[in-house]
Amino acid sequence: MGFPARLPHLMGVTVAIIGHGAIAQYVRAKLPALNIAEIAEIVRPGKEAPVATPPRISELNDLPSRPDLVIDCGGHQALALHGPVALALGIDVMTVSLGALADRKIEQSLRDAATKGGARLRLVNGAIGGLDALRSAQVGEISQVSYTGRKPPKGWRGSAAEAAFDLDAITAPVTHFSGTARDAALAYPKNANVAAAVALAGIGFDDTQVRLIADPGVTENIHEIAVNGAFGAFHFQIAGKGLPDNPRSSALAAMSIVAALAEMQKQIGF
Ligand SMILES: NC(=O)C1=CN([C@@H]2O[C@H](COP(=O)(O)OP(=O)(O)OC[C@H]3O[C@@H](n4cnc5c(N)ncnc54)[C@H](OP(=O)(O)O)[C@@H]3O)[C@@H](O)[C@H]2O)C=CC1
Ligand SMILES: O=C([O-])CC(=O)C(=O)O
Repeated sequence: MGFPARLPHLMGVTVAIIGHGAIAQYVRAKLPALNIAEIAEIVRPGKEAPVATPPRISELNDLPSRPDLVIDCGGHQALALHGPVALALGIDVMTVSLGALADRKIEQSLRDAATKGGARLRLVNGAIGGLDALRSAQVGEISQVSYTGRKPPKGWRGSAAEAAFDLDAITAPVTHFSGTARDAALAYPKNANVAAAVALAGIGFDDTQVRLIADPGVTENIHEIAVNGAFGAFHFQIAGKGLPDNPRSSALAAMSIVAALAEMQKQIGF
């Protein structure tokens, strides 16, 4: 595919964003302040609008020019579909859909495409913090990493929890998942990306233990990490407010994309 030539650092940074949901809209609203232009919105087939500003397209082949970055705010399926195409074209991809990497086929196809295109998949921290300490701790021996995700019942709508429990009828905390980060990420594509972030920063998808809880006693999305190892021990907890348009997703997840964009802009070459 050939793109019209551009002079990126004279013209400002350009991105294409996958999705039009709660996270994508938050990120979009912050682009002007960062002097970043969105050259296309990537939507599902059937929702294209080629003359909109920016144009809405469903295939990267229809990009009007080459963006500096594709930002995935669309979820696992969107990353699996568009991520390898962008990377193979040499375009970096920033994603919040970390749980998609629990699927070995998706992970491999992203790796292969990144190698082919010489591009990079950039994982944002998402709705959690403390990952810097976990990455450092991982250099020594780690004996245990556990992650607990606790949300009000409405935060689990549209997830596997809804199929197993009547979320409206819960009067006490219900643990609806207990197992590995890999199984959590695969079973809860919209709710266990934090489990994946913890796994990737620490001891991996198969050794990180996860509990997911619907709790009528909380109003925020509470994420806890507990780690023990050669370094000592740490416990991290965050109570994140949900985005107004989607209580499942914490505002911090969207903020982490904006923070990563600001960080990239500080670096030479973006
Ligand atoms: N790392 C983290 O901490 C977190 C990660 N996430 C991840 O971010 C994702 C987005 O969250 P959020 O914005 O709140 O979700 P929303 O449901 O509000 O929005 C999702 C958007 O993605 C679009 N979309 C889905 N699939 C595709 C596709 N194949 N091609 C193009 N667009 C697509 C949807 O379009 P349509 O309306 O047409 O379906 C919708 O606009 C979540 O699914 C989750 O995987 C979320 C929270 C935290
Ligand atoms: O936004 C959150 O609180 C966490 C979330 O949905 C996820 O881990 O996928």
